[in-house]
Amino acid sequence: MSPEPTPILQADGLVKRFGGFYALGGLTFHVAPGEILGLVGPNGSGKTTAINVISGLYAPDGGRVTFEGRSIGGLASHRLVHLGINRTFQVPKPFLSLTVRQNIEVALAYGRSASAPPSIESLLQEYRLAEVADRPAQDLNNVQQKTLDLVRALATGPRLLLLDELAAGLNPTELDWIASRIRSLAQAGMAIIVVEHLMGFIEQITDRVIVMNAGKEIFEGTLAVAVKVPEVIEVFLGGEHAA
Ligand SMILES: Nc1ncnc2c1ncn2[C@@H]1O[C@H](COP(=O)(O)OP(=O)(O)OP(=O)(O)O)[C@@H](O)[C@H]1O
Repeated sequence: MSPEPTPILQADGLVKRFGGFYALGGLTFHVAPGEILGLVGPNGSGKTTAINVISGLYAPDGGRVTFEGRSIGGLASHRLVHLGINRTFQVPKPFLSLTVRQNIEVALAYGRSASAPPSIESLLQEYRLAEVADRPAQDLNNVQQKTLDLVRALATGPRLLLLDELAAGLNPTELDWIASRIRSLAQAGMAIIVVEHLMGFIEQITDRVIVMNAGKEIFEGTLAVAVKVPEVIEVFLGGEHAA
């Protein structure tokens, strides 16, 4: 058996409070280069908060995050982008009046990551945005807006990519296509964390999942095993959702 790869990101005991409420109550997980890790769990379990803390949108109130061996907890988003971490948002946030090409140019200029960023033309072609390259972002449909959000993140040359509900609202053909793109990024060595509610999509692309409940991990392993664990079944189907 080959040894476990060294994690690129390690989160230990992450805490995030909003007033007296613990959105993250001591979350621990890691992800390695080339790995696709799924963060799953019921609504409000802290998945997006975890992404927000790792991407620098929120400073953690406790715990430790290291990226490539360096402590990064509390660093601002732009510094993390320059170190090699970038993300997409549940609701894409392009510059609506700028064209698709200009949006990517801004991201390229903002990036300055140590990794060599891809060219605009290759991104436009590979992510099916060439036809709308000179249209303002506000003209794009849902899948194009989501794709542009992904491309803007990729233009900064991340080695760790955080995807927050990228698949929401995509049809089955679009899902297959975006899944193949995400897999090829991982095959090229990128570490990817995916927050998603669509279990079929999670099953299709992830190597491993962390199941979260109330700000903590309750399971780590493959989704195929997770769905047989009573505590996991209980948090997805129990409580207020029980028949
Ligand atoms: N800025 C904030 N201020 C106050 N509470 C917040 C804030 N952000 C998140 N929360 C709360 O923290 C908890 C976790 O929210 P989070 O968005 O991380 O959950 P989630 O697992 O991503 O949920 P969903 O699947 O619905 O997106 C929720 O109870 C939410 O209301």
